[in-house]
Amino acid sequence: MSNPDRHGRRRPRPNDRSRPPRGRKGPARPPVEDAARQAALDTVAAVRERDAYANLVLPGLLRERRISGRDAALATELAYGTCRARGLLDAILDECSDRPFDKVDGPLQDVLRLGAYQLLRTRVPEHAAVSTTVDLARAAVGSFAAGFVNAVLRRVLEHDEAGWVDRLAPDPARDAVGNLAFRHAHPRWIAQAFADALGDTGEELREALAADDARPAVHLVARPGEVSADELAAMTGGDVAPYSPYAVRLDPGAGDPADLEPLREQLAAVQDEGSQLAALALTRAPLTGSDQRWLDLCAGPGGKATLLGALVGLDGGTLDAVEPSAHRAALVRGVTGDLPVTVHEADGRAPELPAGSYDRVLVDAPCTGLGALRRRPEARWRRQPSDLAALARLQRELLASALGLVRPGGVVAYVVCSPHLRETVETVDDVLRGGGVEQLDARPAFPGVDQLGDGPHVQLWPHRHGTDAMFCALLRKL
Ligand SMILES: C[S@@+](CC[C@H](N)C(=O)[O-])C[C@H]1O[C@@H](n2cnc3c(N)ncnc32)[C@H](O)[C@@H]1O
Repeated sequence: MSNPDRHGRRRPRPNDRSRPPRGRKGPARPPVEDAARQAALDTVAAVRERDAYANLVLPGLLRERRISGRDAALATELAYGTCRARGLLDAILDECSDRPFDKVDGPLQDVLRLGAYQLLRTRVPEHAAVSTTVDLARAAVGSFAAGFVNAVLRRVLEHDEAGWVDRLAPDPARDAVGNLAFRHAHPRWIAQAFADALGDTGEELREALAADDARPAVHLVARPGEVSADELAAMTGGDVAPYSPYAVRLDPGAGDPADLEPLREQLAAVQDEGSQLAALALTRAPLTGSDQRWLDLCAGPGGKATLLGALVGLDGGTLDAVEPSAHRAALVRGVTGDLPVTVHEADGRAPELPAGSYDRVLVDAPCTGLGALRRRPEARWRRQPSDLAALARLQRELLASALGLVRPGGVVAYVVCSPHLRETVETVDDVLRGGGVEQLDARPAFPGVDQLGDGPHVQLWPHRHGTDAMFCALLRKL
């Protein structure tokens, strides 16, 4: 057996049984101590086999197997990186395999992706990446796979990532978007959606895709009335974030935020700064008359409901929170228990709440999540353009319902975590065509945030703002 050090180098032990004994030919025993790579492989396999979410599977495996420190960091880098880069890795592996890569057995695909990722996108030494991957193949699939894996990875080594991209990416002169999509490991349709929203197929699109491919900082939200952002930063070792008065940013490599004391005590929670800004925009829209009854029409799991509930509570108001999924409604109850929040397990399109009675309504609608791909490693390869039609219909119905529930003069914030025009500008324009509503300039509701474009909506971006790509439009009922 052997232990990889933090660079993946194998340190021989006196009784190294991952290799055949001297003078004996035949398969070596699989190593059992490469805990980091095994956890990464198990995560990648769970994503492929049962549509699991990598960022839910891996932390559980690390806890269960007591993997911490550098091993945990290596497992995280390999698991999330392999999931993110899957399409790029598959195209390269297809070139390097003597059979089409999509015809290779799933478990072997997982091992090869993990090996190719290490060779192309990490500093793990080549020999360590190859030998540990061959060992994993033996253990996961059987000794017969070792030769195949070794041969494929040797071919991967013929070029570095840039070399493979130059060979395999679409010609930029003919397909600039396709070229950048390939280069930054995004499906083409997603790169096209970014290009359409940015109005750019050149440098800014490149920046947007590169930022989307990088590991994001974790953002925390300090619960208003409980702790300030300065205090939270001091308690967690993070930095006060630039835009939201409640946000703190942690280093991407900081450990599991769930272990932090202020989170355990519900003084703070994990929430992207862009999500905070979108919720705050609703509270900052100018309003005349009463301002005591707020509604969150798509509340689960409760991140924005907590922020809104805490804020409305400071002024003696209340928040109703609607969520149709029983599990998610329970999560909202769990995080808003001590706030003036009433949770309704109901469909936001017909929640049986009094029409025309709310001062401010948030519609944080279900969406493709294309704005938070960097936080969900596998999501870009799982989402399909065919997902859009049903989501776009639901978004329009929820926004129409919100406009029925808000009082005349009241404000609705329509928010999605996506820059796709079909679920952003086109949804809002459709609803505006129905009449009885005016769109407000949302930009003043994002004070201090630069590069907000021509309005009236706001589209945040990772490469501009360091936030998820949240969209926010503010509508006033006439
Ligand atoms: C983007 S998430 C909301 C996130 C939440 N606002 C937060 O900050 O934690 C969308 C939510 O809408 C819920 N949803 C789906 N269909 C819905 C419907 N018909 N009415 C209301 N909510 C719905 C989903 O279950 C999901 O919890």
